Amino acid sequence: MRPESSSQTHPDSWLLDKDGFKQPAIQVVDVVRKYKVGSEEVQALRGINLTVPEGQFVALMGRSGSGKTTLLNIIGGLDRPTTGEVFISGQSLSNLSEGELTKLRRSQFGFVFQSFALIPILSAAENVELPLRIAGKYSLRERKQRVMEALSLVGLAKWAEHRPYEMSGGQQQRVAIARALVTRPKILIADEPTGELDSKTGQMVLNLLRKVVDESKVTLVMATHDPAVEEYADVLYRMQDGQIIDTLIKTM
Ligand SMILES: Nc1ncnc2c1ncn2[C@@H]1O[C@H](COP(=O)(O)OP(=O)(O)OP(=O)(O)O)[C@@H](O)[C@H]1O
Repeated sequence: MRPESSSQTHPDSWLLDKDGFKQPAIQVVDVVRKYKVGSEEVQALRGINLTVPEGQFVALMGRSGSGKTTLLNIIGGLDRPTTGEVFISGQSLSNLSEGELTKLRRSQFGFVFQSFALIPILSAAENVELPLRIAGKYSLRERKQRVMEALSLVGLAKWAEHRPYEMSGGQQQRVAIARALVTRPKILIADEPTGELDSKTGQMVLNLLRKVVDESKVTLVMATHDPAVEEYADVLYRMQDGQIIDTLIKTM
């Protein structure tokens, strides 16, 4: 299945909004990813198809090794499929050069990882500011404004000058979420964002991500082992051995 033009009818009626068909934020078509390990071949993804409308919270669940991270990396343009295609807002990633892919990644994606990946010698505000500095197109005033906006969104405006080691795990992950959102991406990719948090703090982070999706209309794709996500996600895909074996759609 390919993304259709807006004049065509989409077969999946749950993808329609009140104005009719909308280009999905993400479309994954027949994606296969094989890795060569010595003389052996590992098939990490065996023909994945999924469509994610804008502004949805999608969770990929499944055992370790089921292919969640591989799929996230391919959706986020960090890796390329062996065969198959990924479309972001209707644009195929396979036609893009490495440079174009990097540009698209920086402008349209935000990434959140299990390990927070904050720079310890930088304050919360400086960590959040980093993607704006890398983009190189924002004035100092705009950077400061966006950083405070992102930190306020995650409830940490008062912690702007603190270093990561002065913060709890949950607070550090919230800083990482602010950093991922500061460029106002269309798509947020989160790989096990609650994996290093206790269950109560994990739920706070899930709650925050739900709020972010509802308020900023970002599309969120998250890989997780955390069963608590069922309460927060719109769509759950269960993965096993590189395939989607079950889809649960919770909202229309
Ligand atoms: N770079 C790589 N080289 C070789 N094999 C890989 C590579 N990356 C992933 N794999 C293999 O692909 C399969 C899927 O791995 P992947 O990391 O996507 O699973 P996962 O569901 O995210 O697991 P986890 O929950 O442990 O992160 C596994 O068998 C893994 O060993």
